[in-house]
Amino acid sequence: MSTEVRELVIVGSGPAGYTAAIYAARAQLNPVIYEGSVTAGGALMNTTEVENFPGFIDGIMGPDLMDNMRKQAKRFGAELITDDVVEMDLTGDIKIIKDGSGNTVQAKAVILAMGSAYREIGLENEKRLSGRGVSWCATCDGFFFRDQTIAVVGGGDSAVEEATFLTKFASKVVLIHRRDELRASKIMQERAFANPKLEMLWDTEVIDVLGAEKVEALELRNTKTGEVSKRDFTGLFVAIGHIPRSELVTSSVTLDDEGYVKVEGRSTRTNLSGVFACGDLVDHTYRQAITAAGSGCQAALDAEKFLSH
Ligand SMILES: Cc1cc2nc3c(=O)[nH]c(=O)nc-3n(C[C@H](O)[C@H](O)[C@H](O)COP(=O)(O)OP(=O)(O)OC[C@H]3O[C@@H](n4cnc5c(N)ncnc54)[C@H](O)[C@@H]3O)c2cc1C
Repeated sequence: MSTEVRELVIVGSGPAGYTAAIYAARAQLNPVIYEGSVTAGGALMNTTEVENFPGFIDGIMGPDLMDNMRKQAKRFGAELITDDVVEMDLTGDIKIIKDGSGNTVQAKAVILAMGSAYREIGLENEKRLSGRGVSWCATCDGFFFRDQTIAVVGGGDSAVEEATFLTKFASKVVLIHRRDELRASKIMQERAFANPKLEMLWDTEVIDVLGAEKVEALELRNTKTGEVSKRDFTGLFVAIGHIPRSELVTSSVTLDDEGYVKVEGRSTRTNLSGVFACGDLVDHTYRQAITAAGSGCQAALDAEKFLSH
């Protein structure tokens, strides 16, 4: 077991964490970044091509983009630890961070960049066909479904918003909802129902995703009658919400009703002095690699300012 005192610890290794590490390392803060033991590199490690990250004319594979960010952080001297943070005491002037190997790091400032997880339906084939027709991000992947018939699962504002957005590309979008009314706001529903490319499938749940190499069809069940049917689709967008990974800080950092970390105004400052938060852990709205990276930069600049006083 070792104990060290550092200027800055960053928890999380997606675009937000690595960008914070690049900026902090270049500012001579000698940051330690905990990458996590399972998915170092964050959400983009599970993707294929990223076409919308600026600077890559022909796109870049998600894992390659993250590997570049990782190497860039290392190049400027960030210390990378491929382990999970399992406990944090963030309330005092010196923050105490414990990892899964039993080591403790003490730091004057901490940047939280643990991201959020997309809520899954929970089907085996949903996972298997992820990136091969199953997606959780319309903004990211809608472009790949031009002139296709696709399904969106969900009933809240974001499901309706994603379904409406996808009609720009797809020839038909079927919004599948397990009840007979939507939770989405009235105005959004009115807009959606007026869209000729959008069809509602009420009282229906997806019970399987069919296809050997890519999505070919969905197995559906009527939630009222129990009747099972099959319908052809080449894409499935799952829009049933996100789970911010804020469980380690619930008792100390102020969270909103959905568990996202609250920050002050346009800064990355949390309610605790010396604790900053960025990326999808904070972001309800945009959830993109570039916005996560942007807020990672802000967090490093906010931390640098805090540490220089
Ligand atoms: C399938 C898919 C496709 C996408 N495609 C695109 C796209 O084309 N373009 C785009 O701009 N965006 C895309 N996105 C969205 C983008 O990936 C996210 O917005 C972005 O990764 C968020 O970055 P982040 O750094 O906030 O969090 P994340 O990328 O989620 O990274 C958080 C990291 O923190 C780690 N972590 C969590 N808890 C701990 C802990 N206790 N200790 C240590 N580490 C921890 C996690 O393991 C993870 O590695 C896609 C997302 C998905 C899921």
